[in-house]
Amino acid sequence: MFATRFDPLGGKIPAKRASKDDSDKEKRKKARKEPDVKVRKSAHKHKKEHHKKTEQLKKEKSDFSKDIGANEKDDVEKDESAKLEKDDDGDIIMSSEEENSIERAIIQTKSKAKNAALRRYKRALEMQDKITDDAKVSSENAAPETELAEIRNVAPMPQPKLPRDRNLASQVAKNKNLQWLAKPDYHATDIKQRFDSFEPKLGEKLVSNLKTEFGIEEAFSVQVNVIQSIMKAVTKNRLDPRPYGDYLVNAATGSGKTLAYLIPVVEALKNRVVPRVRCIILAPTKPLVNQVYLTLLKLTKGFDLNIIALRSGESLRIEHDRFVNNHPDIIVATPGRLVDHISKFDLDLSQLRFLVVDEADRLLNQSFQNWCDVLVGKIEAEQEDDQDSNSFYNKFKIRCVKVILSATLTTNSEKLSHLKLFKPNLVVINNSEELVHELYQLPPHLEEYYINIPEALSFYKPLIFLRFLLDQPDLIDHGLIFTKSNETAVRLSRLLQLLSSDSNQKLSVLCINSATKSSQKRKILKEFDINGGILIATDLMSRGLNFDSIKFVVNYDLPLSTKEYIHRVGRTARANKQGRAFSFCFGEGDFRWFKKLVFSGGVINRNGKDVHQIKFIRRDEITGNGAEFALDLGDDDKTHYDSCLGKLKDEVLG
Ligand SMILES: Nc1ncnc2c1ncn2[C@@H]1O[C@H](COP(=O)(O)OP(=O)(O)OP(=O)(O)O)[C@@H](O)[C@H]1O
Repeated sequence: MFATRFDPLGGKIPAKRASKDDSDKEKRKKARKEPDVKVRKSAHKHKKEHHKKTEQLKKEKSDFSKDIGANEKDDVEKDESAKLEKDDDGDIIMSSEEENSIERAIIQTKSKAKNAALRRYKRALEMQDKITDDAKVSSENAAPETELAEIRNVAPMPQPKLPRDRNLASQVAKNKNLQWLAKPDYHATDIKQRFDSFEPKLGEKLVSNLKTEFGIEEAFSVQVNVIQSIMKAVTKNRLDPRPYGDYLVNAATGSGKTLAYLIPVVEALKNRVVPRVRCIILAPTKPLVNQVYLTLLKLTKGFDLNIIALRSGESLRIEHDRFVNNHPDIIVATPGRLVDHISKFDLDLSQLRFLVVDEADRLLNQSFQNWCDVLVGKIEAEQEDDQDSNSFYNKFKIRCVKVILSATLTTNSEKLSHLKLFKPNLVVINNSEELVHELYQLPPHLEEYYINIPEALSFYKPLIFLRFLLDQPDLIDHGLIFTKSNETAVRLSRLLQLLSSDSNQKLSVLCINSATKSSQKRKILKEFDINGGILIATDLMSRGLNFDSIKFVVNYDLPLSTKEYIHRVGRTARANKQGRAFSFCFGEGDFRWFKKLVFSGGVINRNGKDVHQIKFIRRDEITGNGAEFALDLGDDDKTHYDSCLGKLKDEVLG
């Protein structure tokens, strides 16, 4: 109940706030419901204060009433008794003049009293306002507004329930537990096993294809471990529908990772009823897609499996028509092209059983239309669990297993989290069980060398490089030379041709750069593979190029990262063969960078080997101890070099 105001001249008037909005009522109701002790104490205290103030107000009110009555009465009576005479009957006797003056006096007195009353009334109103504003208490337990504000601050207003993001919740849980990254499953690099002795057994046709198409009967370490592990899970999964985990595989360049994932995929998918997309293999570049596609065609010879490569060589529509007519079981694609198809034609991925990401670190570093989120999101949406977690459908539904591979696998959990891995198994093929920040593996039969040449000679870099090659007869054949740019590659190849044209030793120089057309590239690679010579290239060729014939690699210009170093030198010593890698450092700056690249924090696992130095010396300094490269540049050499530079300049300028 609100306190009421009173009319000094009569009856009550409604309180100023009596009609204030209902929210006050609500607040008080809410406060009453609050079981908080603090609130009750405060309400009690406030009640006492309010009671005191109300009492004071009542007193004022009664004083005021008394005052009005008494003053009015006293003043009038006093004046009247002083000025009026009464008759015998007690009636007042007065003249008309007297009557008028008395009337005036009464009016004056009345107005005085009225003014005094109004002043008091005003004071009373002020007090009442104070009480109502401060307290506004109408019932026993009501809390003041300030207290309500405090309560609101500590107890948040109820919010509407947000829709639960199940993916997000499960991802948070997964990210919390990255224990698996710290516990890799290590396997030595020298493990070998015959394909026909695998457990579970591989199909006869597959083993026979490996022999006839690839000429191999024994599996490499990564194949022994990955194939058997996936095959066991697939076989078990036929009886036990519980999903098995994903795989992250870290093995050196040229260790045979391609067959390590292709063999279990083909084995698992070979018996199909209706062709549906059941495997997607992603590779970062078109040449790599081609390479995997061709390997897959050889491996599946005689199988009833349809394979398609999506690699942006033709229009999206034509490629899609081919896709529709082909009914592929396996797609090999670059991520960007696959996302193009998904967004334009909405591929059905509900039956997808394998997603393979080759060269994963490179693909995860590049967003390619946000491929990872788009693809993984689509797979999850199409293979989503039934609401009822125990439902029969959930137990026997198709689940996509992810197989992620690289020689330089990232352990960056933020990047890996985009793949939304499920119970991941980390397989590391490595001779030492040493976990480093990044998982960088070098081939076990690779030897690394560096040559530190004074910066003052950097003008003669091409000439020194040529002399270095010609100085050792086994370095003019099947060598891959990396430069930092297209321009350097083109210039160096032409300059080497000009410089060696007068030499007794003929050097065959080939060049591939980003301007080389695909058909021409294929021709050059074929020639290089068969006839040898040296091939000058950029980092474009640092990944995936697979020629067992490459005997050595030279970093003519140093790479920009350790990762690129691993992939460049990994073009040799492939498939357990021998190989050598040479890095040229011109001056202290280059040498510091080289040390950073190859020794930084023990990032690279080089199978317990060292990086050897080749000393750059003058001919008269030859000691014969250790590796040395002796060179004296005479005036003739310099003149010849200058003339070749002149010819090159003329050719360029036309
Ligand atoms: N079991 C095997 N026996 C002999 N050669 C093999 C075997 N498995 C694979 N190879 C050969 O090894 C070479 C390298 O294989 P692959 O391209 O799969 O290596 P990789 O690990 O994927 O290398 P990178 O990381 O550089 O791409 C290929 O020429 C392949 O034919």
